[in-house]
Amino acid sequence: MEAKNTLPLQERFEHKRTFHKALELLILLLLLSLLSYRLAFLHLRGPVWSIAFLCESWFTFIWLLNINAKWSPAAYKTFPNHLKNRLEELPPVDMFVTTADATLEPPIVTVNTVLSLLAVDYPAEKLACYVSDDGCSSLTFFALVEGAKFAKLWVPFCKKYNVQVRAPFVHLTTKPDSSNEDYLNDWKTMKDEYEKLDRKIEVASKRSVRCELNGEIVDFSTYQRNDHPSIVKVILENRRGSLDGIPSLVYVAREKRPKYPHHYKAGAMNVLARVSAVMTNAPFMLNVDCDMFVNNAEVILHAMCLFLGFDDEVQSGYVQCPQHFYGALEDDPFGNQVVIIQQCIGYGFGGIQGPLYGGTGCFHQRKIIYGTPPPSDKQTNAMNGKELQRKFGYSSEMLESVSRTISGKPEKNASCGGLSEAVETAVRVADCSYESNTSWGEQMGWIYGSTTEDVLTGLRIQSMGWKSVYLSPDRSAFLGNAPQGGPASLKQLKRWATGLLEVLIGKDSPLIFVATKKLMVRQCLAYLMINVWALRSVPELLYCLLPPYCILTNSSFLPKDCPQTFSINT
Ligand SMILES: O=c1ccn([C@@H]2O[C@H](COP(=O)(O)OP(=O)(O)O[C@H]3O[C@H](CO)[C@@H](O)[C@H](O)[C@H]3O)[C@@H](O)[C@H]2O)c(=O)[nH]1
Ligand SMILES: [Mn+2]
Repeated sequence: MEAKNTLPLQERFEHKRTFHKALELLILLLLLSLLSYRLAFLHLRGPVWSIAFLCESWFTFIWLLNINAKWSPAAYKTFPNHLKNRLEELPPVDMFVTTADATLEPPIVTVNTVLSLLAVDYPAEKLACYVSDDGCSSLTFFALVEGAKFAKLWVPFCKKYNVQVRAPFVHLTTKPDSSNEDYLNDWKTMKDEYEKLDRKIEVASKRSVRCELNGEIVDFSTYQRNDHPSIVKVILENRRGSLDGIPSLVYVAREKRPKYPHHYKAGAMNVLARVSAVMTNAPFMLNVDCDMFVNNAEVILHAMCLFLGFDDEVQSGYVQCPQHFYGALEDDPFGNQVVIIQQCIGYGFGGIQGPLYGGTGCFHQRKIIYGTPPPSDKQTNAMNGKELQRKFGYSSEMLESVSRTISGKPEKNASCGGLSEAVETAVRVADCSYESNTSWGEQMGWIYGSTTEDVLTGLRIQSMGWKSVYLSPDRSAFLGNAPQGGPASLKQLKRWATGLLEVLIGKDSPLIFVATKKLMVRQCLAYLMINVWALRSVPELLYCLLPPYCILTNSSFLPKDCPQTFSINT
């Protein structure tokens, strides 16, 4: 993957931060002075003093982690224009969208995300979009089938007028500021068609939905959300460019049975990895949550600048875009725009071993998801048929596809025919028993065992020695939907904090990986800062309780009355 004799595709920027570094060290010095002062009087003061000392020691430790994480931020500038005359060299990309609940995640939102993906600036015959529906909802399926019909108008419209935000609900709700008559007429037609689509989905949501696809009546009415066989439906098929600029679109509802654990989103992602392996088997994968649309139509070109633009492949194990949100509340009162994490910590990680995998807006190399170590790793990973089967499961089509991916052979659809011919195999690899006694979710794929499966999965990849890159083009790559209200935000934050703690104390902890694998020491410390998030609540709460406690008991935990105490006691 070298970029020889070509224009550069990326350029690294390191921020000096001299002033900030000096300030951070000064604060550290002050914290250490405070601690030594406390320590000097520890034997003279009561338990309140000791508790304050313990809390402040913890805060100093967190501050050290903070300094480490932010010390040497790095970012990359990407040059997608330099790829535009190399379009035929560009690798295929499989795009994954996950949705789980048609009530909480309205299908029109998912459809907008899918449309924004189908319309990106990238050769359409190299793209396929797979939607995983963990809700097994006939409404979501219906919405996608109708959305696909709209895509045949929408995608050419976006490309003709070089529309920047290709989620229709964004582009069609702001009155266009243009004097181009053709554009204004087409815009009006698109708006009418989109409103029809929206209404159709709205009407369908009030009745049980049966849907027609390629002459076949598709009916989910006998299925229950958590008890149904695998469903794989090819909604659009770009057979050698036959669709004229529109990528393929596949609907997937993996098999669910009450007796089998489904591993939430990580389980859904592993099914998508397998289904796409036997259908299109692109060497790169992009995954987005259903409520996160493409905001920068060149995003895949930007990502390719980072995958193809380094001489050393190890630099870009995965490419993560920061999570940005739309419709934010003013001043972000609940902190769910996660601004600090994105802007300070994200770039900080970027200067060490690379950003965390954030679960959405991320590009992966398929072979790395399959557990392939970096090229510099002497350990060979040639596996015989038996080992392959033990690791990846029994499907021979799957194993053939995995072998091609791991050996780096030119990608070719695992199904030599079209997507439709591969549906039967795809259904099998989406069965809930497929993973039994395999390595899925353990040593490869999306890793099970934490509600923040993303962090766990990224950590495993970095522990093999891969680095990752932050992709932050001037125009945000994706825009998502953050919870608006207090309770929803609290629920999300609690889930993240719990998940991160699970990672810390689990068998794939950064503390273990730093000692036994190739996770860098500074990267481990950076992970620690995130992973101890839930634990921070204890000293923070205790410290907050100290002032009221001191007022009630007429004591003090502040150093200012120490000289007095000192003189009384000496
Ligand atoms: O059983 C499940 C549960 C969730 N999802 C999907 O997973 C995504 C994220 O779930 P959500 O409930 O929206 O979680 P958030 O907290 O908003 O998501 C953030 O945090 C998650 C855990 O760290 C990451 O996986 C996400 O990518 C990241 O956006 C959504 O598309 C869901 O549809 C599934 O497919 N199956
Ligand atoms: Mn979400």
